[in-house]
Amino acid sequence: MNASKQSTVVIATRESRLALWQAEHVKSRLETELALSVSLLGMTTRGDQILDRSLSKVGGKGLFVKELETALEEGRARLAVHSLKDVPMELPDGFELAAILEREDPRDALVSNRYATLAELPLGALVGTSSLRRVVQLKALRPDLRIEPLRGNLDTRMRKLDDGGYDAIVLAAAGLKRLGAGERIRACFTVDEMIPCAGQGALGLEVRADDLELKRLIQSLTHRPTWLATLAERAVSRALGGSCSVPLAAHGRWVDGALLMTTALGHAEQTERPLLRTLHQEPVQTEAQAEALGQRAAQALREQGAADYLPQAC
Ligand SMILES: NCc1[nH]cc(CCC(=O)O)c1CC(=O)O
Repeated sequence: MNASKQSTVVIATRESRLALWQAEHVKSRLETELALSVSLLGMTTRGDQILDRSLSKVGGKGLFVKELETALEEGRARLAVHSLKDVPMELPDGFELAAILEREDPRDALVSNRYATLAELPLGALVGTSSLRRVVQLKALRPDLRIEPLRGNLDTRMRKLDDGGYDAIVLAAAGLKRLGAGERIRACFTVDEMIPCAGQGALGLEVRADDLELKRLIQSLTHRPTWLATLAERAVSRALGGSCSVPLAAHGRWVDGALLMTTALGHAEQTERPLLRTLHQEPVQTEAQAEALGQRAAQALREQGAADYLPQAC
């Protein structure tokens, strides 16, 4: 046994029920598959504190990871567990995603106390979601819907639905299932009706880039098909300067050994503008091929006029 197996590996985690479930899940895999000793360090991030404004307006995905990275930097923890979709496309210098676990259900789910499907929602029904990606795709499916912001962790969002504030809300199926709330799902959108965001349903394990020992230990947890698919998805977002203020969907799935990539890009302000869509299918075996596939999708979006859809800075 080497030194790191004898010392305890500390996982820094947010304290929402979902984050704690994910951290516990990784803890038990590290214990059973790698015989590591693991403990959790719970922390509150800026993203957890700011609940009254849309994330796209207050700084985006980085809000949920910065405090965890500080804990890694200061040596208070060695590992941070993230929903991959909340991880910014570019990590700050000195940090790396050292493992990507097998993706669970990547779909978005409709949750409602009154209606079983999107089609059942009456004309002009009120749907809650703060995700621009979900807003633009909902509008494409049902232009009549009224869509209102809905923030907070999954429990908070379901409580706001139960309090009668909405006819239905849209949440990630993976999150609901992890919380043991899978029975609240009335219907899942297919990944073609509502294309998921890059990384949805997958977990990413972040470490300090110089922690070679832990990187080597945990790399065996990576599920290669998920790793390649999410690499391609994140490449689309990166190529377009992706952030929370861009309603971009990018999803890769494996079909007969080839990676089938679909994307959709909506306009952040003018939601009546048509969605731009791409579909590419290619045999992918290497990281470089996965990234190239993502870049090809981004290029195809640009050729359809993506520049007019993106915020001015991009
Ligand atoms: N943005 C918040 C968030 N981050 C990860 C999940 C769910 C789990 C996942 O998609 O991996 C959710 C909830 C949601 O989007 O409804």
